[in-house]
Parts: sequence; structure tokens; C-alpha cells
Amino acid sequence: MIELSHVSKTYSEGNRAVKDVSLTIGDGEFVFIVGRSGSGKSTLLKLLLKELEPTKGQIIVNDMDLGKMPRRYVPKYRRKLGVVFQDFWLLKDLTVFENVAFAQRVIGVPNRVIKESVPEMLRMVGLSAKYKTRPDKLSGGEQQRVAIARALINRPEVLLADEPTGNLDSFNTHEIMGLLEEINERGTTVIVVTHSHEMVQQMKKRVITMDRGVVVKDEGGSR
Ligand SMILES: Nc1ncnc2c1ncn2[C@@H]1O[C@H](COP(=O)(O)OP(=O)(O)OP(=O)(O)O)[C@@H](O)[C@H]1O
Repeated sequence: MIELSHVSKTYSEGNRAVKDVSLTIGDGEFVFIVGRSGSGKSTLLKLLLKELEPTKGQIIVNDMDLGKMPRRYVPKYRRKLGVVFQDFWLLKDLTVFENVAFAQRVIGVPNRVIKESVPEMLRMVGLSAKYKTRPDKLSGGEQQRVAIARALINRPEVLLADEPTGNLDSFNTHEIMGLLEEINERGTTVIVVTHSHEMVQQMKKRVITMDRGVVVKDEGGSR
């Protein structure tokens, strides 16, 4: 469960990016966060990742109070979350297999486990045939699927995605959204920041709308 109570974030320049936001996102929910450019969506994701500290308010993720979390625990906390961004951050000199395996190697997962878990994850995202390929030989949609596989390989309870389909055409957008839905059906909480009205309308999920740092609408979903 993710709980924000009275969270505000003011940047040092005095920019109030998030203003008194209170929200609860339950385990296994699928939530879109929408709103105009500059409305505070990315700031909200960064607060959840503990990349930024709130100026006011409290954030609790799966019973952990982020404000009380010791600094040395933060990398471990972040590894509990799956993160997907628009510009993928794939390692260009590594194959598809190694890009996904990397997320496990850094936390010391043994090779014999990686040899099973990575092919399974690549099957799930439909990329088994491309396991030896390097990212620059893949289409945008395929690269995005590698990024999703990498985000999910350590079985995070929460997946945070910032414009995951921003660079994709509508066919690939559908594919990626179908994949996120499948991941959600397997129990992962999915939070997607997007500008795509088409996607939001089709998916019929909970939609949180932000405007100038405030939640102005929160509707849909099964709550
Ligand atoms: N590092 C920063 N320092 C100062 N102000 C910032 C910083 N990052 C964002 N802002 C400001 O905070 C506000 C919210 O920005 P944020 O990136 O959260 O919006 P957003 O809704 O994600 O926008 P977009 O859809 O364009 O990505 C904006 O006014 C922005 O200019």
C-alpha cells in the first residue's frame, strides 16, 4: 500500500511542484497519473522513489515511512520498485539477455538462477528470439519491452512507469499497455504517468489528474 498524506514539494527556486497531496494506492491497483506538462507528475514519482524529499507531509510505501528511512537503506528500497522511463536507459554494449540479467547480477543473484529467470522474463515480454541482440538493433517497442523485463526481473511489488509509451506508435503503445495489464493481473501494483488520452480512455483504470501540483480528479478503478 502506498499512502501520501499532505505531501508538498517546493523546489529550492520556490517552485511549488506538489501541493498538499493525499492519496492511497492499494496493493495490486493499476493507476494512471495524468495532467498537463508541469503539473507535478514526475515530481510525485521522484518522491515515491525517494529521489526527492517532500518539503512537508508523509509518504509510506509498504509500511515503510520514507521520511524515516536511513540513507544507507535507500538503494535497497529502490530495488524493491520496478522503474520504467521513456528513454529506457538500456546498456548499449550488452545483449538483451545481459541487460535484463544485469539487474539481478548487481544484487548478487547466482548465475544458475539468472539462467532460468531471464529466459522466463523474456518469454513473458515476447522477446525470446532476440535474446542475443543489442538494443540498437531493436525497435522502440522492443527496447521498451527489454526495459520492462529488466524492471520486473526482481519481482517488484510496485512498478513505476513515467511515459512508458512516449516514443512509441499506437501499435506498440497497445502492446506495452497490454503487457503492463498482464503484469498487474499477476499482482504487481502499476503506476503509469502519461499524456496519452487514448491509452487512458481505453484501459478503464483509476485515473488521478493533477493540475498545478494538486490532485483535481481521482476517478475510476475498482475502489
Ligand atoms: N529540479 C527542479 N528544480 C526546480 N523546479 C523544478 C524541478 N523539476 C521540476 N520543477 C518544476 O516543478 C513543476 C512540476 O514539474 P514536474 O516535472 O513534476 O511536472 P510533470 O507534470 O511531470 O511535467 P511533464 O508532463 O512536462 O513531464 C514544474 O513547474 C517544473 O518547472
